[in-house]
Amino acid sequence: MNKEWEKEQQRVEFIQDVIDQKVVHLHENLGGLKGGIIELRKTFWEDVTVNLDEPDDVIETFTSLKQQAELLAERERTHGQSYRFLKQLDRLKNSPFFGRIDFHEDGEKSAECIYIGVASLMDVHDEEFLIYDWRAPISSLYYDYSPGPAEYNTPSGMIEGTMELKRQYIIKNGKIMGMFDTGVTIGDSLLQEVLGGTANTQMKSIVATIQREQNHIIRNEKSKILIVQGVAGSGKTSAALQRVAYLLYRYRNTLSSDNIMLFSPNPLFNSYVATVLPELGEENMEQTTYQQYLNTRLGSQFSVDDSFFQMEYTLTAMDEPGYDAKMNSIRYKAGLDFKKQIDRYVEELSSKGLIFKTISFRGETIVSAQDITKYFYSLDPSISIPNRMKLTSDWLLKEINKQEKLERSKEWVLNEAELLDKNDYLEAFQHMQKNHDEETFDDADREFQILAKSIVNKHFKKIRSAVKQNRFLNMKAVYKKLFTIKDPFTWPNGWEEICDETIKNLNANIMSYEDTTPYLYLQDQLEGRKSNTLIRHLFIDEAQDYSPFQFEFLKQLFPHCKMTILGDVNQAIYAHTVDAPSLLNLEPEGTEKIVLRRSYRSTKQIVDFTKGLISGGEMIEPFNRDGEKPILIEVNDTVALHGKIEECVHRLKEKGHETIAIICKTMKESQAAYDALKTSSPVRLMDKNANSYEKGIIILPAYLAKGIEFDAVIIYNASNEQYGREYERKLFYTACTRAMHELHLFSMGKRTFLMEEVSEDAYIQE
Ligand SMILES: Nc1ncnc2c1ncn2[C@@H]1O[C@H](COP(=O)(O)OP(=O)(O)OP(=O)(O)O)[C@@H](O)[C@H]1O
Repeated sequence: MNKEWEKEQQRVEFIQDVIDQKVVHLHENLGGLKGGIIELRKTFWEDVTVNLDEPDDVIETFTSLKQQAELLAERERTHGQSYRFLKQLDRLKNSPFFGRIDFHEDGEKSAECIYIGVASLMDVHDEEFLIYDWRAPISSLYYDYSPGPAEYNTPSGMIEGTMELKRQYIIKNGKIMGMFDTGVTIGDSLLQEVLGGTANTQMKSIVATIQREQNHIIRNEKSKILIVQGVAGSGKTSAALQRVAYLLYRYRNTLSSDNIMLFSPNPLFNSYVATVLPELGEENMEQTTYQQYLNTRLGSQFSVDDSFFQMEYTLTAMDEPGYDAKMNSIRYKAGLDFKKQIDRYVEELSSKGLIFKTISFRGETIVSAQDITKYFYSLDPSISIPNRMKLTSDWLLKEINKQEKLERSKEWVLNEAELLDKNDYLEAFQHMQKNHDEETFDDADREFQILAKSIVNKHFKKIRSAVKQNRFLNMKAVYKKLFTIKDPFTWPNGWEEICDETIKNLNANIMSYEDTTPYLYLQDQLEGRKSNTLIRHLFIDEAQDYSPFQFEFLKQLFPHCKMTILGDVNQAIYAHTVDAPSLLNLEPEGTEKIVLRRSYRSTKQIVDFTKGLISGGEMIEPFNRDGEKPILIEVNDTVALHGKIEECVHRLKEKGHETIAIICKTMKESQAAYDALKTSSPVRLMDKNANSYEKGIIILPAYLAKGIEFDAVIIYNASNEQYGREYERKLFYTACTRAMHELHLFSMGKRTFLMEEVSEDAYIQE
């Protein structure tokens, strides 16, 4: 061990010692605080003077109560902080820092030695920083510069100087296992080490090796919309998550995890990334998928075909009648032309055409649909539709109240009253006592009145609540009418067929995925929807899969948000993305765009292969990590196919690969592969409901593998029969780019034409 190494090891031990001292001190404090809180809760009322006789006494009582409550809250806050600090120390203990920079600030006598870790640590006197949090302003030097002139931004301005040393460490259980002085990029050696490991079933944080261009994404504070176009495996998701951690640190007094939301591609991905932020000492933000959001909004009124259903259909139903019409429908409904069509329709509805539902009770009309229509259109047309809806709803509630009163004396109420059980009586009795203490329950008339009121009220509650939710508007009929327009704003291919298909589905209460966004958009235009003001940072991962319409819809829902949009145009796999403008190419005002070209996930050999699958692939730079070339095996029948795959899985396991994915094109193919392989190998099948994945061999369709990675990937059937359409290029590319260390392609029959541009040197054909 050389001297420098020894010195650094001593520093680790010194820091561990400081941590130990702090932990002991904190435990003492925490014990005292906890005891204090329990005591204070017990004696809370003893220390409060309660006297409500005179107005002055009431004020005094209130003040005394307030003081006592504040004292308790303060103690609880301090307790919470100490507890968090304790957890932070715990995280630092085994690996206190991962980086060091010696920075000589201009005008200073000597360089300062800055150690960087996952959290800050002060010395025992709380005077000097022993470790700087990776998110502190000075830590940006570590990510942005190599030794030489360097500068960093602080709230009070730019600090300039020279970086004299940049060092990286791998520390495990308090022992330095590796130490590298680095040059231009952050630790090729450290990155090699990190990326060479096995794939994880949970994503890891990358704070020790964040690359310069990723750092720009993480620390971007100015842009209203930040767009990241990054090639497969370039660290988009990683950067997004570290960015969340950075924002929570940078704005810790004003921003919390409740103000941040991430839209991710599927539930499996949600669980894959769920541990990154807690590992960094931050709480997770709200995570959802666009589909989950739509489902919550639509409730159970329709049977909703989700995006995965649509994907299966697009990839498997080519020979079914109506396929082309469906494709036209998917594409048209994803575009801004359709949004314009809806806007035009809404304008028209402002003066005529809204369809309402009759409100009735026990078969009798309370307010007819015609009367609602008449009332609505009698309102001043300069009032917006949502505001007129509100006025109509207020009017309806009054009408309903009138009817409610009339109902109380009807026969059905008497019948129902007779059937009431003891508890209902008791409830009514209590209610009467509370409100009319001079009366008694012997008063039979009064008793009936109260019971009748309560019975009718229970029934009318549902009606009132439905009216408050605007359910008197016949949304389904209004949306359906959109497809009876004979002269649409633009004439998409096959408009008549689109109309027929949509109306047929809606009549059967089926909501196709392509209809969900337009439907909810139209509903929001008519009913008005309060925009979400809680969320201040919205992250959209895998943004290439969102249609322009969906993006506009999201913008409208989160108008005050800053957005970070991350994706890869080459991984756009949904039917609506074909030939459609991508979000990632939009440049609305206030947008900044960052392009990531370097791929970290896969070995150089795998990247050299996958870049040949897409146009423009030559701009992808592989990270220099070596492995074996991808292997292609062509077979003639399923028996040979399964035999070869079994052999391959066996070999991969022997080599120590822990996560092996057999990726199929569709769920249908995945099911067939599973049925064929399950007896000979311990395989697991993952479907769209899977929300976590474990080590082992899994079979899944490519669209569910989005965003995640595996030690080894086996492409189940890369034949031209399976991947024979240009449209499937991006799906195939996405599947292949999930591999970290090994990629094996099997093909039943001739390999896919999508490999035509791949150099023969880039893979081995067996
Ligand atoms: N700076 C880095 N240091 C260490 N590992 C990194 C770094 N950047 C990316 N990686 C690793 O590269 C892999 C790919 O990262 P990530 O999943 O974030 O990429 P992505 O661009 O979202 O990929 P894709 O679009 O293909 O889903 C992950 O294993 C991640 O940990």
